[in-house]
Amino acid sequence: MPATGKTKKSTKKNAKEFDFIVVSNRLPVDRVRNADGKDDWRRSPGGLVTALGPVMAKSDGAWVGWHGAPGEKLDAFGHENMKLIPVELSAEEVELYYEGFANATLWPLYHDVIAPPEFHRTWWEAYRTVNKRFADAVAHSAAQGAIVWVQDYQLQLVPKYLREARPDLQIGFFNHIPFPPLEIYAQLPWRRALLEGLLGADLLGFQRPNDASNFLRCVRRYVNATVKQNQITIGERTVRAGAFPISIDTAQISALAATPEVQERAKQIRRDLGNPKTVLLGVDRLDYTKGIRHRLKAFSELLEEGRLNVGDVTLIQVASPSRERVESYRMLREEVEGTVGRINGTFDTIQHTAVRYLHHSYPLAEMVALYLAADVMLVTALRDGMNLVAKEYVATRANNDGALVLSEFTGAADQLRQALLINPHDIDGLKDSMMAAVEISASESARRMRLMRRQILDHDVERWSQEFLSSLRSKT
Ligand SMILES: O=P(O)(O)OC[C@H]1O[C@H](O[C@H]2O[C@H](CO)[C@@H](O)[C@H](O)[C@H]2O)[C@H](O)[C@@H](O)[C@@H]1O
Ligand SMILES: O=c1ccn([C@@H]2O[C@H](COP(=O)(O)OP(=O)(O)O)[C@@H](O)[C@H]2O)c(=O)[nH]1
Repeated sequence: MPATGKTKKSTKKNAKEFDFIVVSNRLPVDRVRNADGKDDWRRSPGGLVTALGPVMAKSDGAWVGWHGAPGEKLDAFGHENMKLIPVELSAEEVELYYEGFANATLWPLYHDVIAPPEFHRTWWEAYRTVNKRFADAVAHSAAQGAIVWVQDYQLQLVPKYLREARPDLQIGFFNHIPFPPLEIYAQLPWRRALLEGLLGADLLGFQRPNDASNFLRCVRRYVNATVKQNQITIGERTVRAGAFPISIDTAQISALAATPEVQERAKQIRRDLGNPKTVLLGVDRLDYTKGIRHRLKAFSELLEEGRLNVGDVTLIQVASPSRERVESYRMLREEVEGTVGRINGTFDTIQHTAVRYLHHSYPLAEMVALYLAADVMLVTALRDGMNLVAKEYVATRANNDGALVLSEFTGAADQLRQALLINPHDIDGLKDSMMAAVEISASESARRMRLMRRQILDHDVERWSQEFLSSLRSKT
């Protein structure tokens, strides 16, 4: 999906029409105001949209979600083969539900409390109100017996509200981020209510087996239900929980990587950098979970120690804008940009830069060109549900070249076992792995890449959605 795309005002859908509905906080496109004051659409940030876009483009269903503009009410519309049903959020709800409860309470709590979570009762109230609204929008559009697939931590109460309104529906839920261990989850004042919200679903999917077992342990502790292996019995109902690691549209990425335009663009990127021997690449939303500071520290020490030299090596760091009104994200931006400034000030020459820092969000074709241009991909997240960037990089390496340095704290590390796996907190270990990646032999890189490519060619996002949905339908 391009950054902007063809959107048509479509006829209003009849109520209760759709047999398949996906519901997520975000729609795949955000409503934005152009420089000339006109309304436009832009691709929404993040991996959830990357993964579900291709699934929904091939399906006949509808996608219910927020369109990114506070206080604007919109009718259902069509966009690139998808039927989108917008849910309205007021400016206050964006602040309390999205920036507050979703991204300053749940996000840090579910990501190993890397930042301290905040607990505010007004945020929780807004979360409940907004979850009810999403559930109502789905209840209004779903056909009798329809399948509804609820996505992610922003909507954990939707399964319960939906089951109360529409017991005829089959409800699945997929959590894109980690589910925390009991000892951390226990901090949440509304821990029981959230679990009960999730248990409105028939099937709960998580990225890693560990996330599923963390969840089951929390249910055992806080809910009056019987838990046996992956099955929870609650009253008359059975709810199942399991791991369904998400993936990418491997064929789409491989096809883009094979186009002459994208390949030429990759060469151009290297030329524009002065043709360094080695290009290192990091691509992340500017989020404290992604370990950008750890990566910069390791890179800067390698330059300082003379193990790497500007002129031979450049690090491209794409840090795409994210949740910019949340305080911890503002602070992170200042810190990262200060660090990049210091590194470049110290090590740049007139001809060469140490870090090419890009605070932008690029369309997919440009992402693929960047992956092709990079000899080494750096994924150093402190905690990440999956990390699709790691899989996308592998998908572009048709020649089996390149090296992936990958944090063991990502979901992707479960599948990409032949990456150079690192603990980002261990800066010396990270530095050694970065050097190993820079110096890797062609035969060693081909051996690793071949095995990783086999994994993601076999396990693409279509297979992920089919496995989840057939498990939901089969009720076993
Ligand atoms: O919607 P935003 O607040 O702008 O955030 C963007 C998305 O970030 C998160 O993505 C996650 O989903 C990816 C695909 O499963 C996964 O690879 C990654 O590890 C997750 O962090 C978030 O979960 C989404 O809801 C957001 O839309
Ligand atoms: O400028 C950018 C930066 C990132 N992405 C995409 O955003 C997604 C990031 O997903 P990931 O799972 O790695 O992390 P998330 O942002 O969801 O936490 C990937 O598909 C990237 O290709 C993009 O399209 N343009």
